[in-house]
Amino acid sequence: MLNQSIAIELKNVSKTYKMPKGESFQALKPLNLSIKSGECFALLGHNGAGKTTIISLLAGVNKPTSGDVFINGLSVTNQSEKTKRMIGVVQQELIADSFFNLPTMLNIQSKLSGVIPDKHWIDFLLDKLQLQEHSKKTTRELSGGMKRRMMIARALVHKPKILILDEPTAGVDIQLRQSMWKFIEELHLNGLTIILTTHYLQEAEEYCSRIAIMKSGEIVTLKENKELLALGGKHKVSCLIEVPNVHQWLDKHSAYLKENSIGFEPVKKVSNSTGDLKLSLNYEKGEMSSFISSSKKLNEVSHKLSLKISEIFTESPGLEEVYMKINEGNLKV
Ligand SMILES: Nc1ncnc2c1ncn2[C@@H]1O[C@H](COP(=O)(O)OP(=O)(O)OP(=O)(O)O)[C@@H](O)[C@H]1O
Repeated sequence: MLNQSIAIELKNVSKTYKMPKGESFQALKPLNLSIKSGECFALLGHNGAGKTTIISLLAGVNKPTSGDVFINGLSVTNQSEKTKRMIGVVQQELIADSFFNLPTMLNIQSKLSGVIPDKHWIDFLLDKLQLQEHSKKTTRELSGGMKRRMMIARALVHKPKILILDEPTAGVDIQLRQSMWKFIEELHLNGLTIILTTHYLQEAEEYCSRIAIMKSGEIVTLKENKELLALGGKHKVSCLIEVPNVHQWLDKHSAYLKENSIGFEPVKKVSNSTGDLKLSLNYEKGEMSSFISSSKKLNEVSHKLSLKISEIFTESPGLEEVYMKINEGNLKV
């Protein structure tokens, strides 16, 4: 990450929409944000948090109410023709209503984006996005998942340095989603800067190095991926045990469990659940010796208390857990 230039910069940017009846709504509170060239950056947040508003400002589709957005140092407000050529945007709405087939549409899009159509690049995009076999169809005749992939091809046709993906995989089946990400990752490794909004949090967890979480028009958390995941707590080895009366049993034994740093939690009985209580012990991720010693200790304690273990498993905090905690205000960041 040394000597990386800034690809995107928002300086004191806010956005207030004027409503039809004259009232106004502040969708984005004043915000400063820098994204480096070559980063894969995620913008997460519930519906209406303001993610698409940020994207529309980057794309020059909307104007900020205050401040300015810079793409590779150029102002989107004053030099939008140039900044538009530097970015490719995959919008959330499926826009694919032309009567042209895919190669023709991509040819036209190239010219609209100010470049000479590159047949090899267009073929490459169609191949990589598994659209070649549908190239005779007009864009109207594509399925929802095909339209999404077509929108990625369209956003990349002028070889931009920055790709903005607003929920790019909504409606795409799991197999194609994986191959789409494989291709996007390939482009990223070749230096493409990526801004992603998604409701599939695993995508952000897997591919993005920094993650921002938005709430009501504000970024409430902005951290490195690893740092954010660490907020979810430690990795645990856990077991389910059967006891005749959980609360009575805990009255008697909870002090001993605490002394041994063992977490405990009654388990809600569901039809195929075989335990009444969950016992857990932390371990350091990636350290086998720590995992073994925690598993051993859990076994020893169970043996000492004559407990019958019905199931043993590991638990890893994921981005989804951290995200939910932050949104519910249960995690101070
Ligand atoms: N053109 C507009 N006029 C008025 N209000 C708008 C307009 N566009 C968006 N909004 C409002 O701004 C807020 C932020 O919307 P935005 O589309 O940025 O959210 P989002 O985080 O992208 O949501 P989602 O996950 O549902 O796509 C919402 O309350 C929305 O209703």
